[in-house]
Order: sequence, then structure tokens, then C-alpha cells
Amino acid sequence: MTIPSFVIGIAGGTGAGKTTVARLITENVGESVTRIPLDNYYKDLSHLALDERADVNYDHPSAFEWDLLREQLGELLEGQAIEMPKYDFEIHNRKEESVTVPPTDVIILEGILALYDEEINDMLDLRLYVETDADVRILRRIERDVIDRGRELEGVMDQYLSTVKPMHEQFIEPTKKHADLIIPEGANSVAVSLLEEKVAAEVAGDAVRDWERSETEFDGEVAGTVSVEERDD
Ligand SMILES: Nc1ncnc2c1ncn2[C@@H]1O[C@H](COP(=O)(O)OP(=O)(O)O)[C@@H](O)[C@H]1O
Ligand SMILES: O=c1ccn([C@@H]2O[C@H](COP(=O)(O)O)[C@@H](O)[C@H]2O)c(=O)[nH]1
Repeated sequence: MTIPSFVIGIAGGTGAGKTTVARLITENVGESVTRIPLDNYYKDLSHLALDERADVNYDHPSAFEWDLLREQLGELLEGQAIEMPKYDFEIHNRKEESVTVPPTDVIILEGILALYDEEINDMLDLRLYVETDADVRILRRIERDVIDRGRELEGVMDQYLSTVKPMHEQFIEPTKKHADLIIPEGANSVAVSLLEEKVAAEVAGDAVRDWERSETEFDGEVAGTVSVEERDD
């Protein structure tokens, strides 16, 4: 495998289609890709009772254990395996067991605030923001939370108005400015196939990586690198 891995961050509001995009663009590359859901880095809240945990604001940056995520992403980039925590949405808490994640050619960090932390942003090679209208997102979220996450409709609505919506406006939507690409409507087929090609090229080891972790200048040249036109091959 290539060290360091190629790291893609996928951010966007709840229900925007982040997980779907991550799944679709990695479907054909098997075990060469590791997906890291940011949700797994929600702080351990075992010291709180279940009803107290239900009232936590899970859309505020302070809900996440950023130090652990920075440390583990750094380890993966150095070619080391990590013990990734797992999260249980039904009990609002980290699971007791973790999962061993080996380093792979491509790593995808996906979550509402995947583009929030400056240090994490610096570790990403490609930053994506999935943008979907709020009405579509809340409809998707109601369906998912009630069916998959064992929630009552009233609770989903209360949480949306009290924390999910305001935190989206205050913290999540502004991270769009850190994105290299904005993907409209979640899993749109043009964006998915272009990204699928990029991921496959990274896995095959024949991707042009000149632009990664570099500052792009206004004329389209990439600072300190050779442009695609100047390549010999
Ligand atoms: N472009 C799309 N068109 C229709 N449904 C979509 C699209 N993208 C995602 N979905 C659906 O929306 C729901 C939420 O998508 P998901 O990827 O889980 O969002 P997120 O990870 O951003 O919360 C899922 O049921 C998914 O199948
Ligand atoms: O215990 C929890 C933890 C998180 N949430 C909500 O999950 C979403 C993030 O997941 P997406 O898959 O991106 O929708 C976030 O908006 C939290 O509000 C929760 O309800 N309970």
C-alpha cells in the first residue's frame, strides 16, 4: 500500500447523503479503503444516565473527542493500525468493543463536522461537502431515526429544532468554505463516478497526486509541483 494514504473528508448536514457517497465511491475497491465515521468519535458518556445522554447536543463540536481522532488519523497516515471506537445511536454512547482498523491506500473520514477541525483538515487530501436542502434532509432523518435508530417522531422533531438545525447553521454549514468540492443532492451520479475514478486510481497507485496538500494559485498552476501538461508520461 501507499504511505501516506490518500485521505478524503466528507462533510455535510445530517441526511445530506455523506454515508451514501462514501459507500458508492468505494464500492469497487474492496478492502483498499477504510471508512471512518466521525460518529465513532462521539465522547464516551458512560458517566451519564440514558435520559441525560438523550438530552446532549450531538451537533456541537464539543460532543466529539477530537484529540483521539487526530491521534488515530495520524497513526493511520504513518502506516499503523488503530483501535477505532464504535458508537451505538440507540443508547447514545460508545460501545464497549472497538474495531481494529489497518492502514489502507484510501481513508474516508465522514461526518457532519468532518471539515471542522483545522488539524484534521490539514491531514485531508480531498475535502468534500455534500449539500442537500434542509427539507429533504429532515425528511430523510425522520425516516432513518424512527426506523433504524429507535426514536419517537416527537423526539426527532424536538431535537431537530432545538439543536440539529441551529448547530447546522452555526457550525456545519460554515465548514463548506474548507471544501475543495461541493456535491449537490448527495449521491448524484456525475460526482459519484468522477470520485469513484479518483479512488480507483489512488488504489491502483497511478493517480496524479501533484496537487495534494499544496496551495493552488489563481492561474491554475499548483505551487511547487509539475502541472499535468508538463508531465512526460
Ligand atoms: N441522491 C440521493 N437521492 C435519494 N436518496 C438519497 C440520496 N443520497 C442519499 N439518499 C438517502 O438519504 C438517506 C440519508 O443518506 P445518508 O447517506 O445516510 O446521509 P448522511 O450520512 O449524510 O446522514 C439514506 O436513506 C439514503 O439512501
Ligand atoms: O447519540 C446520538 C449521536 C448523534 N446523533 C445525531 O446524529 C447526527 C449525525 O449523524 P448523520 O449520519 O450525519 O446524520 C447528528 O445530527 C446528531 O444529532 C443523535 O441523534 N444521537
